[in-house]
Amino acid sequence: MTAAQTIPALSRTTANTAPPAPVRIVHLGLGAFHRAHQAWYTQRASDGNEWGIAAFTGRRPDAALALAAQDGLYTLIERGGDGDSFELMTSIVEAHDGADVATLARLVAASTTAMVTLTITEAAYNLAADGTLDAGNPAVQADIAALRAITSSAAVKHDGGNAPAAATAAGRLVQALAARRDAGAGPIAVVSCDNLSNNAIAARAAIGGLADVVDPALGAWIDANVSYVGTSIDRITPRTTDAEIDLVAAECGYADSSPVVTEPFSSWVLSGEFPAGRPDWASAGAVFVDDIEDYENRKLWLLNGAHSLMAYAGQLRGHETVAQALADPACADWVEEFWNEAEANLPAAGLDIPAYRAALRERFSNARIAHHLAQIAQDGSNKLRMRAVPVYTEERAAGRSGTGALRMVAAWVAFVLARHAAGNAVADAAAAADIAAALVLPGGQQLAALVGIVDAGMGSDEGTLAALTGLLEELTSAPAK
Ligand SMILES: NC(=O)c1ccc[n+]([C@@H]2O[C@H](COP(=O)([O-])OP(=O)(O)OC[C@H]3O[C@@H](n4cnc5c(N)ncnc54)[C@H](O)[C@@H]3O)[C@@H](O)[C@H]2O)c1
Ligand SMILES: O=P(O)(O)OC[C@@H](O)[C@@H](O)[C@H](O)[C@H](O)CO
Repeated sequence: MTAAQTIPALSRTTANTAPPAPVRIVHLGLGAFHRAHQAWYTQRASDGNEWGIAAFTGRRPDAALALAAQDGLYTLIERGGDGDSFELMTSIVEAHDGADVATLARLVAASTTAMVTLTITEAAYNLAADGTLDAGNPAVQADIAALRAITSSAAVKHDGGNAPAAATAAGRLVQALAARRDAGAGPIAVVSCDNLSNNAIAARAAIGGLADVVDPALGAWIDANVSYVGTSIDRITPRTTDAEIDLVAAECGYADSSPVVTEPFSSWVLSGEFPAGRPDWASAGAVFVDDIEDYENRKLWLLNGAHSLMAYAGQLRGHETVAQALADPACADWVEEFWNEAEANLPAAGLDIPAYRAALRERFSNARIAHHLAQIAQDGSNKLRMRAVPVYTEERAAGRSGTGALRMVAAWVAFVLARHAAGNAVADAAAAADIAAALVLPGGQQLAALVGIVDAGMGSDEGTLAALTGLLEELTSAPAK
């Protein structure tokens, strides 16, 4: 019998917590990151006890069922280089299956709900390479049809939730925002906390863009009543393993099915209006700015770009985690090479890039955080478009080679080819079909087709393809350390 079977199950009763805060935040994407970041800032805010979060999963009910069984409570494990600390988290007060669109609509339609936050992954925005809604995506097309039926029929709209519902995150939110409009509950903020460049604009394209296609009047209401808030969000939060469940049982003396492990570092920069109010997140360390672009690029290029580079180059060289990859001098050199290029295209004033780079070296080297390269490698086509392409484009425009950024693309191509050669598919929700189509082309055409998925311009530029061919040879011939 394990310790977890002999100790009390976590709940608001066994933990003897204060009464849950009223729901004023609705969250989509009940994953590890939301629980380590936005829920943590909300709990720490000076008025956090007034702001409860109702969180919805995206694709499966499992995480919601597990969390609901313990009244939304879970343990946040802060894992530093020297040890762990444990905090009982109480700010999530309801956990729901994302498919329960009737409950989502009821909560979003409540005038007491001030915002919807999102951590649904980059691919879930269903955007085309030009940043607009990918209306050709079958899931988007199915939602357009479902939403047209729902929004045009009062009988369907008010049937108590038995009607067919939208299935994508944006579709569900459009359905819920229609309910808010009908309830006269007024303006609301939508806060994207996903790693996308210009995530406020991306959220507008996904949600407003879908509503415009479904019903222009609803699109106009959403445009006038939804404030899209942009964010730069940062806290390295890998997937939880059974080891953390056992650790919490041993250290905290209760059985928690849903702990989250994260690093001590945390940062949240936000820009935009909250027409129905927000917690005092500044009191918990969040920063509000007028212009977020430079902060976003610093984080997306330096942190996430280095992560993607290590995810592909590191796995090709036999590494499993970020800390292992960074300990490999070849990978570390490639990261520095990319960082030099990224830094050259960020403003020198105000961002303190040398200190940011030094902090990243330390954070990445925290071997007690097992951040798996395979997790970071998912959905690469989308991520490289935001992490490698802008730096490469700026470097070329400045008359330089952009080799560091190009190496990231080369490593992705080499990784895709290596997976294919071994008979394994590549996890890439947005581009699975395009990657499969590229891989059946004759050898001479594969490179251009694969690179074209990331960026059409790069995939049709002879100079870029020639440089990539050289980098591919280097990557696949460099001895692993
Ligand atoms: N983990 C981190 O360190 C970190 C840090 C900063 C930002 N983020 C952002 O948060 C996102 C989520 O990270 P996480 O660690 O919580 O991942 P996770 O896998 O723990 O959770 C992802 C959540 O998104 C939902 N989801 C996945 N695909 C979806 C889809 N197609 N439609 C709707 N919902 C979908 C899942 O159901 C789950 O609720 C990342 O993709 C990234 O954009 C993560
Ligand atoms: O979460 P993704 O998939 O966008 O990217 C993987 C990691 O780079 C990312 O999760 C970082 O750990 C995070 O952005 C740190 O704040």
